[in-house]
Amino acid sequence: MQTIRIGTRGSQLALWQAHHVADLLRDAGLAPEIVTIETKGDKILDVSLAKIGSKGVFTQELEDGLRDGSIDIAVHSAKDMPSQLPDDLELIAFTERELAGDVLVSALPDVRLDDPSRRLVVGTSSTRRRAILRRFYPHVTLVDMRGNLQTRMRKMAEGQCEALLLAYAGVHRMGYDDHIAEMLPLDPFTPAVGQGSVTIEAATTLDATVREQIRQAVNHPATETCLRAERAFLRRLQGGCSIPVFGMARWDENQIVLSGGIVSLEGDEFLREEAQEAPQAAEALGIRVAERLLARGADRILRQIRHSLS
Ligand SMILES: NCc1[nH]cc(CCC(=O)O)c1CC(=O)O
Repeated sequence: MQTIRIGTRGSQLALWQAHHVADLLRDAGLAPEIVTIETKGDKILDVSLAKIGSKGVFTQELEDGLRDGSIDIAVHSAKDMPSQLPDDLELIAFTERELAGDVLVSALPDVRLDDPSRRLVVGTSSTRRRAILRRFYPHVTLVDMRGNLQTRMRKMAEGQCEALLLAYAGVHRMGYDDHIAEMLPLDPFTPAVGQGSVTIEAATTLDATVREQIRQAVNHPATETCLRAERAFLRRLQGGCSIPVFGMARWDENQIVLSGGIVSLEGDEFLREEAQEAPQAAEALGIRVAERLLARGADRILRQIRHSLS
């Protein structure tokens, strides 16, 4: 049997993802082995991600492992992957996407975002979620909340916030469904590119037969098409995961519809564009939506954001 060494971070969500991929590989007759690797992002917990410079903080050590051959593949949340990978690495598969949206999580009863009578204290460290809240829910009080899901849940229980704004996928995978107060609509809460899917990264030198076996076992083609559109969109905008760019593609009959946009950090500017294409043109669709945003001033907003974060 073909042994596949799966590199992963050690957080519980990362391990869930690695075990999910291992199950898919095992079902296809392969022999997965999980190798846990600690990254800089796991070690530095006291600095906000926007300040560390999010590029590669959760991926560098895994990519080193792919290059030196100590692992065959690395498993990541698709949304944590930069839109542009180094030339010697590639994403070879995307798992079937979970519900892609965000949720409001709370231990308190009857918590809702759109209740202006209450200055709800919401914890989140995502610039996208903060900016969307500032624009559409100005009565909400924001507190910065870093750390893995379990840490954030503990901080909430300790009273640092009343609710958390999180990806449904992570909340569900970690078994916190009973804490979901509200499933948030995709408009305005369009997720980050890739949210809800798990991806496999490999070196381009990985044996072609093994690569194909892994792809057959793990890849969900309908999800892959959407993610290729979203990632082309993000690449054209040169947005990293600390930039409040959002984008989500979905199937409508035989077409791919991509809705994407950008919001300034303070929420005073908000742009959204939507377009559709045949699936073969998924990447062109991503580029087209990005270029429409750029034509409406997204480049200026991006420059301001990069300036404020640097
Ligand atoms: N940036 C953190 C991160 N990366 C992936 C997920 C879980 C959801 C997913 O796999 O898309 C989360 C947590 C969150 O955003 O709430």
